Parts: sequence; structure tokens; C-alpha cells
Amino acid sequence: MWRRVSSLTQFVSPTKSSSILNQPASTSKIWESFTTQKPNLEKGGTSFKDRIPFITFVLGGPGSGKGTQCEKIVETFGFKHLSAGDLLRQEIASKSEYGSMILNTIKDGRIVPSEVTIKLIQKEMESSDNKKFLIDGFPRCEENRVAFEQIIGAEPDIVLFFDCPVEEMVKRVLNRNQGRVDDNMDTIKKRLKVFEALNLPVVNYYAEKGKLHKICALGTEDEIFEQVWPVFAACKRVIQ
Ligand SMILES: Nc1ncnc2c1ncn2[C@@H]1O[C@H](COP(=O)(O)OP(=O)(O)O)[C@@H](O)[C@H]1O
Ligand SMILES: O=c1ccn([C@@H]2O[C@H](COP(=O)(O)OP(=O)(O)O)[C@@H](O)[C@H]2O)c(=O)[nH]1
Ligand SMILES: [Mg+2]
Repeated sequence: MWRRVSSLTQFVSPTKSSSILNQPASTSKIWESFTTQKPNLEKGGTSFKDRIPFITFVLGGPGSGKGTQCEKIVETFGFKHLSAGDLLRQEIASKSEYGSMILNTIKDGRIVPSEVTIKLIQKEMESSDNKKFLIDGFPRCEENRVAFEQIIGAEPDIVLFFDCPVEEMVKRVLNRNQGRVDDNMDTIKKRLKVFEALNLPVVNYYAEKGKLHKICALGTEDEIFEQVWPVFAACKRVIQ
């Protein structure tokens, strides 16, 4: 039986009052742009909701191997991979209205306001022909989770959690070599604090709902995928 995930090791000092854990309030401007564009879920016909999407949330700390395993899941089971972090980085690159806010938030290891991230995920879901989605790196906090349910009107069918020792996550992130603004020791420490304080409660929420599949994220990529494969192979809606 799944046990609750307790706190991380000594790597993360328990400074829960730290300002990085204070979530940015939704600015009225951002909120306005979302409330004027209501989700396209109630329309009849061929909206993605009519196609009953199969949603998997892929959770785990920074460097735990979420993106790497998502690639293998896509190859084997034909999912559409939506990395929340990649969608946010694309927003920065496209110099969109929220680009500089997103960049500063990522540099600081904090969480981008839910409505911004969910809008990007929603757009990808609605424009995809695929109905099987891997949502990688989201939700990162309870507020993200609740907002997704409210805006998208769906819950995940499966939640994968890549459980990785902190020392291994730090090593992998520092060696990732993708030129990311947040792959440095200072930001990693902040991200680990955010992961423990805000993301682990989401993991525990899904454990209690019986939706969580905990994967030991140590070992080779293939060894880890050996634990992932049976989770999807057992789902009729995935393999049909
Ligand atoms: N099982 C593994 N063993 C060693 N390194 C790995 C493993 N899986 C992924 N990596 C490497 O670790 C880094 C972080 O992996 P990534 O998939 O980007 O993690 P995440 O999306 O959880 O941050 C990448 O450089 C990746 O190549
Ligand atoms: O739903 C999300 C996903 C990502 N991020 C931000 O984007 C960064 C990088 O996320 P990503 O998932 O790419 O990092 P990974 O865990 O894969 O290293 C995070 O630290 C957050 O600052 C966010 O705010 N909301
Ligand atoms: Mg990733």
C-alpha cells in the first residue's frame, strides 16, 4: 500500500516561511484575459471533452526524469506530451505578454500563476487530435490542481510520481546541459523547497485518492521504464 511521502532530506532546509513559497496572487489583468475567454467545453460536437481525454499527470522533483520517461511513454503508447515547463519556456521565447513574468518566476524557482499555465495546456489539448495526454510537471501545487479541475473540468485518470533521492536530482539537473536559466545550484535549492512544500501535498492527495503510481526513479532509463510500462499496459483506454 502506498505511504504518504514525507519530507526530503537535509538538502532542503525547512524554511517554510521563505518568500519563494508565497504564491503570486492572480493579477487582475491576467485573470481578466482568462475569464473573457471561457473554456470551450460546453459546446456540442467535437470538443475535446466529447472525446473523453485520458489524462496522466507526471509528477516528480526537478531532475527526477519526468521528461525522459515521457518520451518513452509517447513512443510506446502514443500519448501527446505536454510539458508545462516547455510550454512556459515557449511563451518566454515568443516574447508574449507574460514572457518576462514567466522568466522571472522560473529563475526564482517559483510557480507561475495557474491560469497562465492552464491556458497553455488547454490550448494544446483542444488543438490536438490525440486524446491521450501526458501532462508533465503539472500540477505543482494544490492551487494548480484545483484550478485545472475547475477550468478544464476533468481529473487525471492516472498520476505517475517519479520518486528520486535529492542528491541524484541535484546531480542530474547540474549535468542537464540544456542552457536552462533554472539549472543552477541557487535555483535548484529554491525549487526543491517549493517541491517539498507545495508539490508533495499534491502527490499525497492523489495517493489518498488511489490514483498514484509511485516509480523508483533510480536506475537506468530502461530500468525505470520497466516500472512505468505495466501502469499503462493495464489500461484498456490506453492500449485500445
Ligand atoms: N535514469 C536516469 N539516469 C541518469 N540520468 C538520467 C536518467 N533519466 C534522466 N536522466 C538525465 O537527467 C536529466 C534530467 O532529466 P529530465 O528528464 O529532464 O528530468 P525532469 O523532467 O524530471 O526534470 C537529463 O539530463 C536526463 O538526460
Ligand atoms: O506547471 C508548471 C510547470 C513549471 N513551472 C515553472 O517552470 C519551471 C521548470 O519546470 P519544468 O517542469 O520544466 O522543470 P523540471 O521539473 O522538468 O526540471 C518550474 O521550476 C517552475 O518555475 C510552473 O511554474 N508551473
Ligand atoms: Mg522536465
